Amino acid sequence: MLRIAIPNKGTLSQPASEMLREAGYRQRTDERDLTCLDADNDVEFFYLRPRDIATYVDSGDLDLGVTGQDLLVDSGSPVRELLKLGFGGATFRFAAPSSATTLDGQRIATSYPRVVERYLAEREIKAQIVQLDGAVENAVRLGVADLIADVVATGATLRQAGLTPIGEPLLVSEAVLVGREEVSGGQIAQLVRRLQGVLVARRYVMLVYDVRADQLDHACALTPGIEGPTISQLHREGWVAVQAMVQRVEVHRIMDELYDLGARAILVTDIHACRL
Ligand SMILES: Nc1ncnc2c1ncn2[C@@H]1O[C@H](COP(=O)(O)OP(=O)(O)OP(=O)(O)O)[C@@H](O)[C@H]1O
Ligand SMILES: O=P(O)(O)OC[C@H]1O[C@H](OP(=O)(O)OP(=O)(O)O)[C@H](O)[C@@H]1O
Ligand SMILES: [Mg+2]
Repeated sequence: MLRIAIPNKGTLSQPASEMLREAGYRQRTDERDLTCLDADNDVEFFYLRPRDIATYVDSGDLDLGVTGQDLLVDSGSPVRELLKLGFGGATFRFAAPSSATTLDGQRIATSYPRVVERYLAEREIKAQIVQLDGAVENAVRLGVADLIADVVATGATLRQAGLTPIGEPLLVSEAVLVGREEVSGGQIAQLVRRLQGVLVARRYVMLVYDVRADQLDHACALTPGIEGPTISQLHREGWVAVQAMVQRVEVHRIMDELYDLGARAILVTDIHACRL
């Protein structure tokens, strides 16, 4: 049986469970449950703090886990990133009351000490790390640090604390599936394929439309699909129906261009699952 770690709470928890549900796995129905057995898929899920997940996977007690790239770096664990999951996106940045602040000789408050240490060591910057558990934005105001290094999503927390980001992000992070070894068949590969199917189903829609056969080449150039568009005969002389997957973010532009080309009955439908 495959044993998989999922964040029990926090930003990554709900989207991780949602994605696994979409991929056909059973997930807990009560947020207080610590495990969930999916007997049909021969998988057991364990709900853990995302910061601890790499440790469980590295020790071999669990086979796979969902965590954040920044948390993975901070854990110092050698487990591998198997798949980027497309949610939980954030940057990790320094911030201070003034953007002119330099790092040298400063006290930096953070709950990600290894990420910061690595950054400073790579640049031979000497600074003092003040390790805190959370709400690090308060550390400057309260005088225990000169600047902070923390997760920034919308930037609202920084603004509220009167802090300005300094320099480029140390990291750009999103949720990832982690495991110990290269995926090469079997149950883990099947799970990865299912999650990839969810990512594609979220990113793409199915577009179908009718177009005059003499415009077909132009239309196919707009909707090349993955392997190639499906063309079927309409019960009307000189017309064909076309079906192709297109990226969700592009679909309205493509529909407008198809309409201008003379295509009609242009329909978009969601894809619920797929294997490419
Ligand atoms: N707005 C956000 N705030 C915090 N973490 C975020 C945010 N957006 C994405 N993340 C990612 O979520 C992970 C942190 O999750 P974690 O559960 O430890 O913290 P949290 O969501 O802040 O929950 P908690 O309430 O326990 O602090 C990191 O990988 C981080 O990059
Ligand atoms: O850029 P934003 O959209 O404002 O989000 C980022 C903030 O959210 C998180 O804090 P959280 O509320 O989880 O508190 P914590 O510091 O105790 O983890 C994170 O640590 C930042 O403080
Ligand atoms: Mg937090």
